[in-house]
Amino acid sequence: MTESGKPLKVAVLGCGSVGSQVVRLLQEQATDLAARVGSPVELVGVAVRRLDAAREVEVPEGLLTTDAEGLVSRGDIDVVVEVIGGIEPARSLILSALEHGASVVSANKALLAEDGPTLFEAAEKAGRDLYYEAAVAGAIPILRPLRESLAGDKVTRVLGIVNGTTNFILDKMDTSGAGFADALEEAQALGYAEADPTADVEGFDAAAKAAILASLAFHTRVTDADVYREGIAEVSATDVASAREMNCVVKLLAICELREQPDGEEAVSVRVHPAMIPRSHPLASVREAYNAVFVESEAAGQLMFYGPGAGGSPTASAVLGDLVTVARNRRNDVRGPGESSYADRAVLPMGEARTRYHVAIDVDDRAGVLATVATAFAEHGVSIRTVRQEGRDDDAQLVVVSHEATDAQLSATVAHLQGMDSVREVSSVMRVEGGAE
Ligand SMILES: NC(=O)C1=CN([C@@H]2O[C@H](COP(=O)(O)OP(=O)(O)OC[C@H]3O[C@@H](n4cnc5c(N)ncnc54)[C@H](OP(=O)(O)O)[C@@H]3O)[C@@H](O)[C@H]2O)C=CC1
Ligand SMILES: N[C@@H](CC=O)C(=O)O
Repeated sequence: MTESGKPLKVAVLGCGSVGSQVVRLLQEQATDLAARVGSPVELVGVAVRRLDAAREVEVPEGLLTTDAEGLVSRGDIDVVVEVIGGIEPARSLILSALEHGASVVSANKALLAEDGPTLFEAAEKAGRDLYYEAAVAGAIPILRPLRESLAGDKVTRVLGIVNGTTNFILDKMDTSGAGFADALEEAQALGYAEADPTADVEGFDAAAKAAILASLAFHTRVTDADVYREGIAEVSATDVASAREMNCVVKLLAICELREQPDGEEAVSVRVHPAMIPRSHPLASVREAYNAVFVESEAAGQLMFYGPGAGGSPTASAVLGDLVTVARNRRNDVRGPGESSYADRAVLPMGEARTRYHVAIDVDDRAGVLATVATAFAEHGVSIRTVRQEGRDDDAQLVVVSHEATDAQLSATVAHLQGMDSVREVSSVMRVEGGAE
């Protein structure tokens, strides 16, 4: 416990985009932080890889070190802020920090999604806090509302735009008609997308965040390996135009659902993929690189959390919020609520996920083809909501929008269609989320 007035010692691991802003805020807000915590917050070390790298903040003389392990194992640190990223050495450093008596604040979604339980168990054993608000949706307070504000409610669904890079690209495709490659190039030129955009574009970043959201929302353990994932690289300008025709917009969504099973047990479904949503849905208005998370719960109804999901300063805001909470807990000799995984729910395979589908089928333009296509849908139990023909002769295309069906039913339908003589190609399949059935 930190006695009133005794400085609270903080070590920061990493001084890149986020770490530099954490260090800056610790210095600039020192007086206010001390008042809020009840004792001065003293930065005692900043671990980095390269001592001579240019920094966006001036780190006080003598605080920079390349010996991160030495810093976290000093034994007198109250809070370690981990903003290095990746799995190792971040995991070992967090475990060491906890073992040596520090509480930990981290922004590391990759680590929390891959191996959160190891960290939670270590925090529990050490009797210390582990907070990670910045790991999902940057500055947006979403983990604390799920963990604390909604702790008396039953969350049934979380729908999130949790990756700014892909939202920027899809927004650009929607507003300018650009193809994926051109929109990605613009995102890179503006600094939204990294030189290697794989983690964002292929949905890995969003899948990690979905795992964290689902774990907290449904009081169970979900790791990134449990999350079905599709990125946006295959989304074409034609898909975006088709969405527009339906008064929809394409978004990369993280979808976490609580589903009652036939045996009465509740299981969870967690997936990340591009989907059409109606322009009237609150998530449709999330533009550029912004993030938003739409939560549905039994008592509260629908809630929307919106804001900047990335960037050094916004992310540092969430880190500092956790830091103040953890610091107050230490002063008062209490722990935060920690992990809540009592429900231990099964994670459903993607084949059992239920949604609606927009399917574009290139067909022969002759009498009877519509009937055979409709029969293929019917044979696999997929009910058709609307169907229309686009183009004529060699350009003929049937665009089917289904009612809700499982992914397995839809996959079987597509395989069936692909084997039909009158079908040249199933040119696009896109899920449809949000709005009424
Ligand atoms: N950037 C963002 O917008 C957001 C980031 N996050 C998360 O925040 C974390 C940090 O991200 P970000 O700041 O962008 O990352 P950066 O790559 O900008 O910074 C990483 C920092 O860690 C240091 N570092 C790397 N390896 C080691 C090591 N072995 N020992 C000590 N220091 C090391 C680097 O040192 P050096 O500078 O010497 O190379 C650098 O200062 C990640 O987990 C990320 O997922 C979460 C939300 C948004
Ligand atoms: N790469 C992420 C930022 C960090 O979470 C994004 O594009 O949203």
